[in-house]
Amino acid sequence: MKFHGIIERRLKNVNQQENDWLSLMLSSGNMTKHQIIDECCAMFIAGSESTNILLAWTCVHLGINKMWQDKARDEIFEVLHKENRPLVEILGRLKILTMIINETLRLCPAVPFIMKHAQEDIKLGELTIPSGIDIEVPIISVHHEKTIWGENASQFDPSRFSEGISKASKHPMAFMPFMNGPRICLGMNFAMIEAKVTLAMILQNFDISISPKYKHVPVGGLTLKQGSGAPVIFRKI
Ligand code: HEM
Repeated sequence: MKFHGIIERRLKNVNQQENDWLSLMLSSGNMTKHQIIDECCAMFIAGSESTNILLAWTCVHLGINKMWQDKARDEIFEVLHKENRPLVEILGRLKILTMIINETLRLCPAVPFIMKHAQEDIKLGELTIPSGIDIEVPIISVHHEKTIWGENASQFDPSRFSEGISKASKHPMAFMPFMNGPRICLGMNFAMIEAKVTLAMILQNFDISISPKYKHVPVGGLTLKQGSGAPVIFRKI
């Protein structure tokens, strides 16, 4: 990581600060250099691998589900036309692409579970969680639960998101790829913009098919990776 050098350069040129998050931390006056590097590493790790994995899973699903790929491309051509770059202002009009990304995040959440630590005794309905207990929130299990998502819970069906996230399942909070509450993913909106821009540009230019070599072997850890890779074939259209 080159954060140390970047911070040193910024500190030497205090009059030429950028209008960004690093400058905000440097000018706060209450963070040590070590803490700032720590925050940069956390942001770098949280922000890069998760979005890469989301994009790879979406390409895999689009390569397998050609009908949804065609629907997404038709919408992209209608909203953006073939040659236009996807500008942030019009990404909100890509409804089908958003449904596809959400369905990918439901079936293959890039972050499959999250740990929480109870700092004090907490009462959750009938349940009392004593202080000091670690709790796993099994995001992927909630996303695959048939009593919440219906009998086709294990199938790729973006249409379940056609009325929005809160109506996609029997529980309005069941969709939690970025978790919920005060510690919800800081980069959620950025990740969705990144994914939509990238996929819109790919679909404007390429047909995606899944390689015959593909084996569906999701491997869960801190992130949910493609165990045997994500071999997809891009053909120029
Ligand atoms: C598909 C992409 C992503 C997924 C699925 C994802 C998922 C998550 C999840 C589940 C959490 C834990 C929230 C909690 O503990 O309640 C989290 C936290 C976080 N994410 Fe993301 N994330 C993604 C992309 C990003 C990006 C692009 C960034 C930064 C640019 C980012 C920055 C963070 C940060 C800083 C936290 C910690 C927030 C806190 O503790 O207050 N994430 N993310």
